[in-house]
Amino acid sequence: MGSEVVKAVEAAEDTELVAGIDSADERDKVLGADVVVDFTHPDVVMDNLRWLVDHGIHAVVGTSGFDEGKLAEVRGLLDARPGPNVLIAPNFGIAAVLMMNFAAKAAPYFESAEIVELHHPKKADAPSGTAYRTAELIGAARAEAGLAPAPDATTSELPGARGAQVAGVRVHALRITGMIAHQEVVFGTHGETLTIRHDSMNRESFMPGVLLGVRRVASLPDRLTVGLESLLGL
Ligand SMILES: NC(=O)C1=CN([C@@H]2O[C@H](COP(=O)(O)OP(=O)(O)OC[C@H]3O[C@@H](n4cnc5c(N)ncnc54)[C@H](OP(=O)(O)O)[C@@H]3O)[C@@H](O)[C@H]2O)C=CC1
Ligand SMILES: O=C(O)C1=N[C@H](C(=O)O)C[C@H](O)C1
Repeated sequence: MGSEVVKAVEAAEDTELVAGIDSADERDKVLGADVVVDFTHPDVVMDNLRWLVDHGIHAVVGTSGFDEGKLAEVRGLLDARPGPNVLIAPNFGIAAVLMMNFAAKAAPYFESAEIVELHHPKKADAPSGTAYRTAELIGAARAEAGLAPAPDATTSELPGARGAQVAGVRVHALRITGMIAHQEVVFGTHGETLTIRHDSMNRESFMPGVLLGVRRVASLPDRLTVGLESLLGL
């Protein structure tokens, strides 16, 4: 993702690349940049963010693994240092953002909802940040609609067979050679099912969303913005 961002920033007419860095590089190389884009690893992203906020640099973050606990930590960092904004997007694909939005809209109408995410086998985290966020959105929509837990008669189960539970929604993670990033949200009610599927065919697909974030992060109304939805008017 880092290499794609470098290409996209260099190709765009209104952005200029200051530096692209890997784990072995000094962070000081990015000093002077207005915005830093972080696609690294869930284990190191908080440390990078702490450094960026301390140095007053706006951050656009694609790295996955942001649960409520980590987001609260980011809010704490921002409260302690006026100035920079942080945009964290579980998925920069515009179609992926729409898929999450459509899933949240559909959720109140279905008794059952489960998520299947499919990724390349080099992915470090499971479930994906996108699946996690989709489950949270569906869970919140179900709760607001007063839905009961989805029916499930399972009494005997190999651990993991029914996936992980996020906000009461089952999430199943597949790691398949040849795939990039894909997700199906499967809804069901009596006599009808609805499947919403999103596919990222390549890593370039995330770049329009990343550039949108880079252009807008400094002027966002909140210090911390989660998701691209508000930037897309959703
Ligand atoms: N939000 C979105 O739309 C998307 C999010 N992602 C997420 O982005 C993250 C990265 O994915 P991907 O690019 O595939 O992963 P890769 O493993 O291919 O790349 C990670 C990069 O981060 C670098 N890195 C690791 N630690 C640091 C550090 N402390 N400082 C600077 N650089 C560091 C690595 O450098 P080195 O090579 O030296 O180890 C490597 O270049 C994942 O969490 C993934 O889930 C991915 C795609 C889309
Ligand atoms: O690691 C990936 O590849 C991706 N990670 C993000 C996630 O965890 O949701 C976004 C996209 O699915 C690609």
